[in-house]
Amino acid sequence: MEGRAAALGAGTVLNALATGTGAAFGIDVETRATVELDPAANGVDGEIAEDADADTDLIERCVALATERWGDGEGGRVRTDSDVPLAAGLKSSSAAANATVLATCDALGLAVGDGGRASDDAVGDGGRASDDAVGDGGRASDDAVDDDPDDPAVDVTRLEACRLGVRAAREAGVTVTGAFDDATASMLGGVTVTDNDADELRVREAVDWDVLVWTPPERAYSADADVARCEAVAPMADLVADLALDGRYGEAMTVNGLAFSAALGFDADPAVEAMPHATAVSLSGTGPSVVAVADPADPETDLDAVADAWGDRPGTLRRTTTRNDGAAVE
Ligand SMILES: Nc1ncnc2c1ncn2[C@@H]1O[C@H](COP(=O)(O)OP(=O)(O)OP(=O)(O)O)[C@@H](O)[C@H]1O
Ligand SMILES: O=C(O)C1=C[C@@H](O)[C@@H](O)[C@H](O)C1
Repeated sequence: MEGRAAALGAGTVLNALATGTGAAFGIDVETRATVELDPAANGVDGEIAEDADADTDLIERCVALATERWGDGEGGRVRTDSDVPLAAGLKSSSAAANATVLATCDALGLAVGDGGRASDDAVGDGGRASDDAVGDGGRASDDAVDDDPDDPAVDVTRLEACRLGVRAAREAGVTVTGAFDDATASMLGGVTVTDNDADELRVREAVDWDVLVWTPPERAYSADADVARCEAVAPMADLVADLALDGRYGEAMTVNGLAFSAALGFDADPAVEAMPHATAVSLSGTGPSVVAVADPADPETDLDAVADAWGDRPGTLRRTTTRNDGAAVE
């Protein structure tokens, strides 16, 4: 009983630590999980390929919760290998949890979602699931954006799998709000806007951007973030949420970056340097990575110029793109 899956890293549009409302977008950086289930095993053993000393509690809980929910409580082994740097603001925990839950479903022989990756058509009304599209008093329902839960060929929808990973993240103590924003961006791709207090998806929309990521050498664990300082910028977070719910993701992201860099004590210089050349730029998650994006249709944008401006800083620069297909069984 072996299963494999991959899930996306993501960048931030709105950090949810101030108000519980968050927004993120999937990028083309993956975490892969391999799960071997053994009905005779006592518990789950986890391994993280890049870091033998990293905490494996999250992925072990993901397997245990998934077999409890959809299997017979099997134990076994889980191994992740990842292009998403751990605790760098690029949603490594969400990617690891999503990949592990899907790999466990695969090992159990369950059909996930639409048999793999949803196309834009499968996730709503031509890309943007708006409140109006479902008319339920202000929230896009899961049905409007998820794989069809009534499809007899689907055993587990990706949103169900995503919510289980968020539960594991809360139990493992690696998140402040549950990070349903990051988890949905990693699982569904595109940009998502969520209510993390209720684990509700408000908007999901495809987005096509070129992406430049600067990751400094230091690490910042979300669980250690100064939540009171984030709550102090709540009025700015409300403004960012309004922009994001209006589909003005770029402006939302840049305002978010300035507010949360200040709240969390990160230098805003990289953002200021990028602004003349980028559609948007922000501190991602609880840092330390900074993500700049460029709309390829906008001739004013130039991520090479941003890379030049950031080039002398310590750490790594990565060029990538947004992804709209999300996580999948492999
Ligand atoms: N590849 C991985 N395999 C297994 N567990 C992982 C992996 N990457 C991250 N984790 C788990 O997630 C924890 C880090 O979570 P944290 O939220 O601090 O980082 P992040 O998700 O990258 O940050 P942010 O939310 O700011 O983007 C690690 O301590 C580990 O338990
Ligand atoms: O741990 C959390 O709850 C979060 C961490 C960061 O990634 C934030 O960007 C996210 O909105 C919420």
